[in-house]
Amino acid sequence: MDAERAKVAELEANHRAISLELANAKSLELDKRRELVSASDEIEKLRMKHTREIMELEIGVKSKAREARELADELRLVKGDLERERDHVSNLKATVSHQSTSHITLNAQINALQAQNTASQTQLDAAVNAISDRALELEIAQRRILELEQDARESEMVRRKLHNMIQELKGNIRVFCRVRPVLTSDLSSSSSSTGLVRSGSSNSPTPDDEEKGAAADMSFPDKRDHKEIAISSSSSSAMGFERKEVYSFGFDRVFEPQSTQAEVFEEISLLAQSCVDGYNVCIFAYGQTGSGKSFTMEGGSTAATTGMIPRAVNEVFRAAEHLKPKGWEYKMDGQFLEIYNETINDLLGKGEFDKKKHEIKHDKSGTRVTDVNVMPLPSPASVTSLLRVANSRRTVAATLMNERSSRSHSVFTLRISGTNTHTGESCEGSLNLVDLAGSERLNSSGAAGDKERLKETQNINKSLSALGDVIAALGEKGEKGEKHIPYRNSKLTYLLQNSLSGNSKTLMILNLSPLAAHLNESLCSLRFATKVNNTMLGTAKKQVRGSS
Ligand SMILES: Nc1ncnc2c1ncn2[C@@H]1O[C@H](COP(=O)(O)OP(=O)(O)OP(=O)(O)O)[C@@H](O)[C@H]1O
Repeated sequence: MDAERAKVAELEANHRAISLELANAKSLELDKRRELVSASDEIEKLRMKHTREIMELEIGVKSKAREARELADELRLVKGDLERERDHVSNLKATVSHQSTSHITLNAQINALQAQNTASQTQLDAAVNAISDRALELEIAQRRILELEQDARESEMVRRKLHNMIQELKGNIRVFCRVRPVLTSDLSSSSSSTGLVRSGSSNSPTPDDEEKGAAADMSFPDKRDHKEIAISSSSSSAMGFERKEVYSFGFDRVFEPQSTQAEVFEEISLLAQSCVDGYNVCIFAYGQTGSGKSFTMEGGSTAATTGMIPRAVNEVFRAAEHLKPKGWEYKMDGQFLEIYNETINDLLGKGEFDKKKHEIKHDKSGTRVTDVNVMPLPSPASVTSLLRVANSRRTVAATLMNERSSRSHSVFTLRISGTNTHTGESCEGSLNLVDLAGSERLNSSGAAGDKERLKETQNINKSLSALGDVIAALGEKGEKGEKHIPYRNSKLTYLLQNSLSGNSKTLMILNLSPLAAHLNESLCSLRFATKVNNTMLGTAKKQVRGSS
């Protein structure tokens, strides 16, 4: 039993061992199962990862394939470029070889040119030396010319001053004659356009002369002193013979048609200057309508055509400026009047027409016209504006009354009073610049039907003959002593009384038309001017007062 017990015990022990082993085996199996599950999870994960990697690889392969295609395309382009570059390079090589040939040729040419250049440089150096020698000679010659010109100017000044002195001693009224050029407008207007009535004298214009714009036969024989004018006129006698007559006239100066305003002014600049020294100066422009009076006195708008009024005024200002260092101080003022039908019209007034009645007064301080505008003139520019005002008023009047300006006298007066701050002296001068009404012989009978025209004609005739009478009487006075001077016979002579007396300097510029159609008028004007020229006026006197 024991054995059985032992056997049972042993069996039980075996059973326990086996149960233990079984429990262990079960736990082991459980572990293995777990390991199996986790291994299969792991496998699943690996499979998925693998799948993903395969996909990525496929994408990579595709992208590489695209890159490979792009690279192939690029390669193709590069090959094309390369081909072109090769062509280009081969062209360049050809060009380079051509250029190097040219280069060699050019080098040869350069060498030849350099040789030539060296030769030219040598010649140039010689020429430069010669030029600098010539320049030196030229400079010396120019300096000499300047000196001679200066001498000539000074001599000319001396000549003019002497001439002036002779004139003053002779006391003669001076007369210049100026012939205007033939204008293109003359060619288109007929000779009768001026409305002139000619006398039936032997020197009447021939039918040919009556051609539009035909020039008169005028000549200027005195080529040295320019003091003579000759006019030839031909006419047919009753027997049918051609008769040619030559009329010669001499004046202080004759200006030919091509003379410039500057040349005319050169001759009167000393006269203008003398106002500053206290002289009364009177310059008239006389001549028929259209003969160039306004052109001479007022001139055109360009510097070259500027007339005597602006030039004279500038000269007066210049002379006054020149005397400043000697202590002279000047005050200037100006007036511009028009005398139409023996009535004074203030060209510096206001309104369309001057309705005021003006009177001329003479007293110790000089000539005054009542109720007219006297403008202070501090500078030449102020004279320009004065002339502009006067001209615009004349233009208005001309528009309102056809050609009125030709039938009125215009009188510009510049009054100059100076005092010397060093010496206390004072002086009063005046410059009268007069553009006279057209001097053509107007036919009173022709104007008889037109009252206004008849009155104008009579007034122009009256004032121009009054001017002639005053000058003639002044001449007789010079010869015989005391004599009545008929200043009061016209407004013009009365206004200019102080500037027309023997004490003043008077210049008449006779303007002539160059046209054959105006020959008769020109001869009349020349005869009138000759009478004036032969008149002896007294010696001009300065109006200077010492310090009181
Ligand atoms: N020296 C000259 N050079 C060029 N043109 C001139 C000259 N003189 C006059 N003329 C011209 O001739 C024409 C007539 O001249 P202007 O008007 O001066 O004559 P006028 O005698 O004053 O006439 P009016 O009595 O009608 O005023 C104008 O066209 C003017 O420009």
